[in-house]
Amino acid sequence: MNYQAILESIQSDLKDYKNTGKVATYIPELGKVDSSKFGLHLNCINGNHYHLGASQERFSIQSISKVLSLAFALKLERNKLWNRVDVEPSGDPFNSLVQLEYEKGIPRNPFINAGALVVSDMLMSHLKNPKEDFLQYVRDIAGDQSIDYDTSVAASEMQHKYRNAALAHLMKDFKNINNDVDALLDFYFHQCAIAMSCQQLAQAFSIFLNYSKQDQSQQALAVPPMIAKRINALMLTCGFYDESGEFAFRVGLPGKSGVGGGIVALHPKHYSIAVWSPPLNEKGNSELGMKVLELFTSKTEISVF
Ligand SMILES: NC(=O)CC[C@H](N)C(=O)O
Repeated sequence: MNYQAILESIQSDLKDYKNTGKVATYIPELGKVDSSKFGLHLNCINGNHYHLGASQERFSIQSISKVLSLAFALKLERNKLWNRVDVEPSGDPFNSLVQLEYEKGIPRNPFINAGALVVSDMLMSHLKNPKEDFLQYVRDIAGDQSIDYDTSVAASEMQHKYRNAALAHLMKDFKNINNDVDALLDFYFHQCAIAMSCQQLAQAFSIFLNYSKQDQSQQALAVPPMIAKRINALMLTCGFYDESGEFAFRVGLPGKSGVGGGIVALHPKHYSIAVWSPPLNEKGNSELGMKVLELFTSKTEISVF
């Protein structure tokens, strides 16, 4: 497959694309990003890499971090994790409070904010230095020790923490949060504020490719097949909040978005792909990012379906 030619044809198809999305401003620091930025990196299991645009420029990964915190927490908590977080699509926005009250503080899935807060709470209970240890995990799976938190984004989110604080306090009342709420929010906002490029994200997500021929250093970090199956299933059904059905319908790959405008998707045993374009649609997913991935699976005629 001539991936580079396909990527270039997508770029030329979208040259005059009228983006109706808007850059997230509810975290003021994110609003400073240049809305015209675009990057893409495709990482194939045969070792080939392809890229477009600003594929090496770092941006705020935001909710994409929820997949990495889940993978890390599953290593420590194993199946007990599922007693405190469910595995159903929510059909609601990522920061919604409504289901939590009548479902007694058990979040629908680990990829909405409530679920990620519970996963973060578990990590805090296991780790001596949660922020340092989580960052180290991300650096290791991305194979890049220069990855870091953007502390101005984390501080900006802490200043506007009210909705996430409400989620955490409500779950604390239901006894599904064990640690101090402010310390938990600080940890969660830092995870969201990790800055990574498309290249680093595509590499990090190769741990979910469920691929047995990795070299030894990768094998130690790769997620075991049964866990990769579950995490990929959750990405497919819950990775795009109340637009997960639409993403599966148009793109047909497991994936995860973030309000920084990034999307990572993967085809188990084949490739991982990361794309970045900051303007978001009304569901909080990168408008152009979804379009690019839709064209990619349409032109290659390969998806998990
Ligand atoms: N969808 C997202 O990327 C949301 C993450 C963001 N940090 C929040 O909690 O609101």
